[in-house]
Amino acid sequence: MIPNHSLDSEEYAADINQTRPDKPEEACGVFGIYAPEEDVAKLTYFGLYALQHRGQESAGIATFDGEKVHLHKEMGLVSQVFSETILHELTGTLAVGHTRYSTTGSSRVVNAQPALVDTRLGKLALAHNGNLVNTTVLREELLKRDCNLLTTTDSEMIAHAIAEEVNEGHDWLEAAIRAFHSCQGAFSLVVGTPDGIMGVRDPNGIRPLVIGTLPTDPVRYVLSSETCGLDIIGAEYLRDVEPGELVWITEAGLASFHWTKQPQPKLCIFEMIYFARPDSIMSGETLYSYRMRIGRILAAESTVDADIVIGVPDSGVPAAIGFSQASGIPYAEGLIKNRYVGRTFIQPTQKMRETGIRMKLNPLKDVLFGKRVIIVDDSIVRGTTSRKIVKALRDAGATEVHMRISSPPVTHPCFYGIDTDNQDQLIAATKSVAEIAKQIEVDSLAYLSWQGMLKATGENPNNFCSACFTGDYPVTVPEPVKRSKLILEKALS
Ligand SMILES: O=P(O)(O)OC[C@H]1O[C@H](OP(=O)(O)OP(=O)(O)O)[C@H](O)[C@@H]1O
Ligand SMILES: NC(=O)CC[C@H](N)C(=O)O
Ligand code: SF4
Ligand SMILES: [Mg+2]
Repeated sequence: MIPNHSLDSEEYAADINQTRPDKPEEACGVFGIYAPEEDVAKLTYFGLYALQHRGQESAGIATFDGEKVHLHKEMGLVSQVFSETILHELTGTLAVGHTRYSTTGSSRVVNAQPALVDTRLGKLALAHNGNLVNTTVLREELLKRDCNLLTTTDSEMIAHAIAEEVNEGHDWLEAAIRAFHSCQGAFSLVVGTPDGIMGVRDPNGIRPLVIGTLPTDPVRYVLSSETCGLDIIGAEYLRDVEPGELVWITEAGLASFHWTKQPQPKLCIFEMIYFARPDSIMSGETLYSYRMRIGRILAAESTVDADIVIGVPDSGVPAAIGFSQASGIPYAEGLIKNRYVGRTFIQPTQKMRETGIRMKLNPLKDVLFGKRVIIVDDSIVRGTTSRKIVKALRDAGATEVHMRISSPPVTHPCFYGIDTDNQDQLIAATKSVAEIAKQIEVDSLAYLSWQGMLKATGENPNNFCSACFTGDYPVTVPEPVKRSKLILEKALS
């Protein structure tokens, strides 16, 4: 049940510290559409379906019909949360949708999004992908202004920060821009209001957000975390929302505002390597192409004599194909994936993750028996997946197992919307490559170089955040927040 008063500091601390999963997690998915002539709820439902990989804890859609806001949000997958009947009741001219993977605030329905807040100009519905690093200060400021914070998410704080400014007399745009100046960290937002929809990225554009157009007359606009959310509804990719940009989509069309003087692109490189779907476009190409290219670079850096190259489905496959092309070693399918098991990352306990892997990947004995195998995956985070897979390959008769990883060792946690583990859970934070190789029982192990990963983007390497590989955080993380996850550095200091 949603409480009707702000939590006191003890209740807040209890919720915020509860059940933080000890695993790397996705970023959320956000979606928005302004199209009075269309069934906006249904289009949003399909958009969220395509963005399901970004968050599997809860899903929600809010629609605005001029007078009222209709909201439905629940725990579960998009397909579980919505039915035809529910979608039918979500009427309106515009819609905002969200799939959640919690990073601030527990995984409970009160914290599901969109967050809905009242203002003097009507309600606003906010969907957030990312994570703020200054929530302690922001929360104190909002409580001082007598704000009724009903949940424990950073996202609700952004919604209230906008509402406070609206209530002080500003219009939607002024209010939002004033509020964004008080937010630090990662925020790609879709904000629904009775007048139109906003699409916003933080000054570093850490999380993605794209604009699409529907083939309608007049042209109608769509916002989505990734281009795969546009493809599914037949919208065409127009461009990215730029770092530090706010787009305002109304009956009049799309207007753009650059709300910060210091935009500095820092797109999360992990989106490119793993999180986003391979059919989504980032940095001007599908991620499938980028991932094939890093596979080729990986082969140039660290190939080894072998009979076949296999990828760990699904996310390791494009890099494995690239590796095979560059090394000339034939590509084969050595692991078959059960498509009905979700991302192993997101299982809350180590035991479940381990069972999850067995349920999810089964080795093909006929392909592997008697073979020297190179196995390519996109990342090793805790090492859970790799250790199990290597064992399964050996059980299936592989004579040698060489692992190649299409990203550098993950040594630092993320504070910007992807819950990689606390530092002490990251295998590469405490172990050398040789030690990891021993632990996961491979004949050899090599990672892609940091330079190779960035060079493959074809862009200025400074335009990416790669802090989980370097510890070089582009947005300053306040000390207490840093200490909460950088456990090893704390122990050392
Ligand atoms: O080292 P670990 O902590 O075990 O985690 C790393 C693995 O987790 C991810 O895959 P996952 O199975 O979650 O999802 P995917 O099917 O999208 O690759 C990632 O692609 C690695 O394979
Ligand atoms: N993964 C995300 O983008 C999470 C958004 C927001 N910080 C939440 O916890 O709900
Ligand atoms: S720290 Fe890593 S996961 Fe987090 S935003 Fe930066 S590159 Fe992405
Ligand atoms: Mg994987």
